[in-house]
Amino acid sequence: MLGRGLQMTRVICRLMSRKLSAGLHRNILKNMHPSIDIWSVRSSLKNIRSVTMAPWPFSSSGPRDYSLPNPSWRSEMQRLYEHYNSMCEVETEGGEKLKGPWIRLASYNRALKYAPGGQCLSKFLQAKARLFTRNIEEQGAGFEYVVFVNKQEKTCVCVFQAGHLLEGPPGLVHGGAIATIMDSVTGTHAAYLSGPVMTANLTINYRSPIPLGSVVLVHSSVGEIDGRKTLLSCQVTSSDGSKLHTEATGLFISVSVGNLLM
Ligand SMILES: CCCCCCCCCC(=O)SCCNC(=O)CCNC(=O)[C@H](O)C(C)(C)COP(=O)(O)OP(=O)(O)OC[C@H]1O[C@@H](n2cnc3c(N)ncnc32)[C@H](O)[C@@H]1OP(=O)(O)O
Repeated sequence: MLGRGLQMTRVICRLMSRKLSAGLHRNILKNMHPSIDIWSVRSSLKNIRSVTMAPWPFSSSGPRDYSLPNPSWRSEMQRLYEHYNSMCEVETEGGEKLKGPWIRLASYNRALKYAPGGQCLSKFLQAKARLFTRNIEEQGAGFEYVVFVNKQEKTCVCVFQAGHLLEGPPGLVHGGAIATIMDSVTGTHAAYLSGPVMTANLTINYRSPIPLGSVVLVHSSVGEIDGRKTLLSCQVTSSDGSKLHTEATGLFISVSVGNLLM
């Protein structure tokens, strides 16, 4: 039993040292495999620094991608998706890559699945834990969103449709849900730029309410990257950009994978 646990530990360390995933924590491992010594996994990963991870290896193949269109999407959401998708990097039939400035980031319901090795691992390491923004199965009820990154400008935009389960004041989106999507978009952007990160600070100003069910844009751009610190600014605007709903700054600190297992 001890031998199997040790072997498993080594496999996990090997997989994770190649392709790592933010949000993996010890409960995922503990729930499924009591034979795994999580502390030895953690100490093995402690010294793996995030600098080896940039840009984040967002995989384009694998499990269900929640950022693809579904029937709950309003026409405005679909239109904006197609607008940004049309400017994304594409591969021709001949295998030639035509470079567009944008790429669409896949989105899964477990952070573990972001790493190619993690997709296989997630089948093995079953757990009830789910990514907060992707844990409502009913399409359109919660967070419907898709994130695009502009590789040239190092900016990021998210098309976000707020479902009926995100209500705060009557008919309006809950401030916590707005904070969640801003944290997720800037966190994803920071991870794309800097590898595994944790949010250290998120400062939000709510300027005008967001109607429930509406489609808005969440923009993220780089303020400064200084060592382990990635400072981003973020604005939520109406889909035509004319109205500012919310603005924020987020500070993200690069962490070793061992820290994510705390
Ligand atoms: C790909 C998957 C997609 C999913 C995206 C979802 C994104 C969601 C992201 C999250 O929500 S993460 C969860 C919420 N965040 C936390 O729970 C973080 C809790 N805090 C911590 O774990 C630690 O405080 C932290 C890792 C952020 C920093 O601790 P460390 O011990 O690694 O760093 P340290 O305290 O030594 O600080 C490093 C530098 O950052 C600075 N710093 C740290 N925290 C700060 C802060 N809050 N404000 C300003 N500066 C800060 C600090 O001053 C220092 O600057 P200098 O290097 O210049 O001295």
